[in-house]
Amino acid sequence: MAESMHNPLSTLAHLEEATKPVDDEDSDVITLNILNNMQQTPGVTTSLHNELNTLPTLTTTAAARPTTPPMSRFPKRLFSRKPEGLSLNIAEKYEDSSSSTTPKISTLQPANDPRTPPSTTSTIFPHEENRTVKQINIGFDNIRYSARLGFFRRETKDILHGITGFFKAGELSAVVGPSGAGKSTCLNILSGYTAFGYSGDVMVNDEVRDIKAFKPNVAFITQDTSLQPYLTVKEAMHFSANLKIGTHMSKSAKRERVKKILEAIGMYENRHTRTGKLSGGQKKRLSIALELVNNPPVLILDEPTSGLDSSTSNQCISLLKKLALEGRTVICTIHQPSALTFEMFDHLYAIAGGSCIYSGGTQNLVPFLADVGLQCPESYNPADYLMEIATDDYGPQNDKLIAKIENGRNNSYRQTKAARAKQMEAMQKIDKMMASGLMTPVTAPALSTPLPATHTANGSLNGPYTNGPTTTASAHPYHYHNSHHKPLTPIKEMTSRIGDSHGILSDYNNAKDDGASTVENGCCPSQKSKNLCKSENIYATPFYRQLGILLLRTFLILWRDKSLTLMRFIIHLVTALMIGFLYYGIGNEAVNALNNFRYCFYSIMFIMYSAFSSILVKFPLEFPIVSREHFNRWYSLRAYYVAITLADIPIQLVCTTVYIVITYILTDQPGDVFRVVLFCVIIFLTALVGQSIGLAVGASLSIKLAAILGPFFICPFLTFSGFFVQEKHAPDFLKWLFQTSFLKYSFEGSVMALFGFDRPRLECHALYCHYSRPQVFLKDVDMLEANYEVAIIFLVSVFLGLRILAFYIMSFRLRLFR
Ligand SMILES: Nc1ncnc2c1ncn2[C@@H]1O[C@H](COP(=O)(O)OP(=O)(O)OP(=O)(O)O)[C@@H](O)[C@H]1O
Repeated sequence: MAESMHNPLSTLAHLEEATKPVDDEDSDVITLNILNNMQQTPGVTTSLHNELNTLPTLTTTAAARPTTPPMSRFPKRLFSRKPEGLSLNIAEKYEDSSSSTTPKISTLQPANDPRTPPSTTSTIFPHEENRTVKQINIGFDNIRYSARLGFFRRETKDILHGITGFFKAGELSAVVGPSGAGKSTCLNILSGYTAFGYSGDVMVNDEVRDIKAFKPNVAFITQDTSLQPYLTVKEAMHFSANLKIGTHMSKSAKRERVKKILEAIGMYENRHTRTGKLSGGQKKRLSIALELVNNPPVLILDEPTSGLDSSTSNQCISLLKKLALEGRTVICTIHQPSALTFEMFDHLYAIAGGSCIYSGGTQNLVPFLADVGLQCPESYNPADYLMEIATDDYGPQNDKLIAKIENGRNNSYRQTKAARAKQMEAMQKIDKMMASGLMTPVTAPALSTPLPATHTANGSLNGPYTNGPTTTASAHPYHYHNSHHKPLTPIKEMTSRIGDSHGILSDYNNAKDDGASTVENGCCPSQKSKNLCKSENIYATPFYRQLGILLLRTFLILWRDKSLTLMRFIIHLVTALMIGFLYYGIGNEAVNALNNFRYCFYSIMFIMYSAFSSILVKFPLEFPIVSREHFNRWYSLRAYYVAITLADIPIQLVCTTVYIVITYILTDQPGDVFRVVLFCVIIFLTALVGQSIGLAVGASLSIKLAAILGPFFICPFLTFSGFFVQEKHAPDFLKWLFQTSFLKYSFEGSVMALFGFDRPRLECHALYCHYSRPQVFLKDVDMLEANYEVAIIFLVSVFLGLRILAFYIMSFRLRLFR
């Protein structure tokens, strides 16, 4: 044993030897005992966590016994032989796959084990006695999806080939398959992220999905975990809570909820860390936490474990499992689940080449494969074996699997109640790793959605948690008992009284704190409906509040990331000084009229370009974040759009003012107030138009294309600005283009402000000054007929037109190209 203390693997061997199972069915129990023993052996656990992924429980014996009914493989003794330190009480009700009532899940209560710290996940729901969660089952029937191979090409690529499936509430479902199989496409359609271009039906609780009613209930966490890098974890959570919950909850309740969630996902210690500095796993957990603040009943995640090591993946899947145990529908794609994470999934949906090759419980996979003559080798992770089959490593087998599972229609391999026990063990293993410090402990945060009394469908003033029967709806695994929580009304009772039309009907212990939440998850509890209810207002906060919060967030980010703003200011200051000294004192000199003309042109060009380029990549850079937040109903695109343009205006205003004041004084332009005002107005308007073009171009292009091609969008306007070639000298067929150039109007407006409006004679210090009279100069530069008012009207129109255009381009891009 002394030797084994220094060699973890020999310790494991020693322990395995000492506890050798009578038959392989005992291996589950033995594993738990080994784990318990490991904890008493300091220094061993850290080296062994990788071993957990290949524990004997996770291997298969189907090859030896292909005809064994799936669930009979589970050791009966598992339920009677308790691992040391844990008491196991399996109380399950999980046979009926079509049932939409709250499932009762295994109850696993921690014994008084001093080695188990209270923060570990042996207790998932520390804040509530019990919960009842809105049940949203998602089905899909004969889904086909084809993508066009290019904008101008007619060819299409068939990605999904009429797949069918069903994901139940309370289950953690995995969509697996080789790369390019169509997993993300499938989830995009199920979440509503892809709204067009597919055929077939998506069902929600047995009714064809109404996307508007469904959306408020789903949180879609994309592969891309882009976060605002300059916000701290806590700030990001609070912005999310303020936008997603709004005023339906008091500030203190929101603070408490954020704290609970951060504690639950093991991020409370990192609450003051900027999100840009988080590790990959922490970012994943935070991106899940951000969507949990309003307690969505459906969580769809695209590859939550990609880029994570096995330990962090286990932790992440454990969190998802616990969220599912609360009654949520949790669906995620996963590339190559480790044996341990594989065990935690209730339902496996495998796709290969756009067709379903398996749909059922993880424990039934091996028997399923055996049924089609594919014997999973012992010591093999069944998930790996399935992937190898899917990629034709054993020859073309997929057609056989598709036929057997009827492209997802065959439900006979779904998880049965006994399989749940197996999962509890997998959970225990993860929990033990957390308890031993191998992973940051995570739990499912206990959330709340109070249902106000006024929302009962029968008009009763009594709320569902004040007068309903107090029967416990479900016995829950891992939960702490907390005596001061109100007992819950069972979901059936709830649904009969309120028409099953609520958001999550869970965790009423914060009802007082939370206030009267009516639209959390976008639901309208007063509406009678068999399915999800429709809500007119899909956002939790009104427009002006969204705008306020987004502005605050933008200014906070600008304040933290001062470099860009500072650089803009410095560039304007330095350029102003340079131009000011270059054209020093020319403003009132007749001999320098042409140089003054050039000063006008340079000024509008510089200000327009600076406004254009400073906002050009704003939207492309934020696109992944905006796409996710907008889809998950944090805010409307209108609010975001107004916020980013409003946030930039003060900076542009200050920079433009710095430029104008310095150059105007140094170049000795006329001091008449009205000329100063006219000059400033035209320059500011030019800046706003430049900003609008930047927004429109940025909304249309990717970051790379915007950065490279963006400036070229200005070129036509520049060519026909009247500076290089005057309109009167241009070929007739090109003359009309001058009328479309906003730069021509800006230029004319600025020249008019300095030379127009009957400006008196300019000073002449030479023998002869051709441009002593400003009118002569205006005639020579083809601007005698120019009209300042027309220039203003044109610029305002272009500004408004481009703003509307940019908004619609953004909206179009968010819908079609996400
Ligand atoms: N808009 C599109 N245009 C053309 N092909 C597309 C489009 N969207 C998806 N595809 C193709 O469809 C196939 C499935 O893509 P999808 O992203 O769903 O695969 P996946 O299973 O999620 O892959 P991965 O695991 O690598 O993310 C891929 O071959 C992909 O190239």
